[in-house]
Amino acid sequence: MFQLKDVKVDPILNIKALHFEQRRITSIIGKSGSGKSTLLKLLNHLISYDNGIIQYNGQDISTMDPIQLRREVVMLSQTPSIYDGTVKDNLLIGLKFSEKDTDSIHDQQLHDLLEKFDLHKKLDENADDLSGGEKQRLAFARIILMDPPVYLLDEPTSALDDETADEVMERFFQFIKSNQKTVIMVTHSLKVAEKFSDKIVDITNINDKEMSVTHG
Ligand SMILES: Nc1ncnc2c1ncn2[C@@H]1O[C@H](COP(=O)(O)OP(=O)(O)OP(=O)(O)O)[C@@H](O)[C@H]1O
Repeated sequence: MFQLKDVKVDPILNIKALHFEQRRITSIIGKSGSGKSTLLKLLNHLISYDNGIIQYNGQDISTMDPIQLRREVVMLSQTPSIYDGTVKDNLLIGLKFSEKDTDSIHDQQLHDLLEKFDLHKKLDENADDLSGGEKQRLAFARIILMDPPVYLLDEPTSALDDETADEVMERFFQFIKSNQKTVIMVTHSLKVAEKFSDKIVDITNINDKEMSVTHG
């Protein structure tokens, strides 16, 4: 899925070789400031690199249209973007960015999705009035609706208490597993990494060293 070779972002990252496999859940762990978010941002070309090559399904990402890449490789950041408008607007906006049809999406489907994330909010409610944790769950619902093949998650439950975080992750990963998606997730929590991922990558071990990450 993703192959990195001799990728440098001076002075943060220097990755000799790294491989993320398709339809697997990989967690990236490591100390604060070690470059985890930088690595995620490289994968959907939100930032550029000084050296090396990153391939997505065999194609050099620097030759791909970044917008097209980001439609397939969807990032959920620590502080999800909430746009002016209603809860419904915020659910549908990801599809609109991807130029996907929203006419066939019924309100009931949106309601069900909100319920899945324990968000008992009306579709016409102002999204900005939601709490930080509710916004994070709204963003999860939004990216599920987008249905891309790959998700990049950067500390996606940082605004949630432990119990809610666990429920949200359970629901999200149920969807991931039954739909055979690829996930690359940055987390501070080794517990979360161990519970949900097929593979854990410690960034300290891949930075400056040669290490090919494969799944057994
Ligand atoms: N746009 C930028 N310009 C300059 N330095 C940056 C930029 N973005 C990140 N950095 C620096 O790069 C280093 C790695 O940052 P990054 O956010 O990738 O780390 P992280 O491992 O995700 O950290 P945390 O766990 O604290 O979120 C940090 O020292 C940070 O200050």
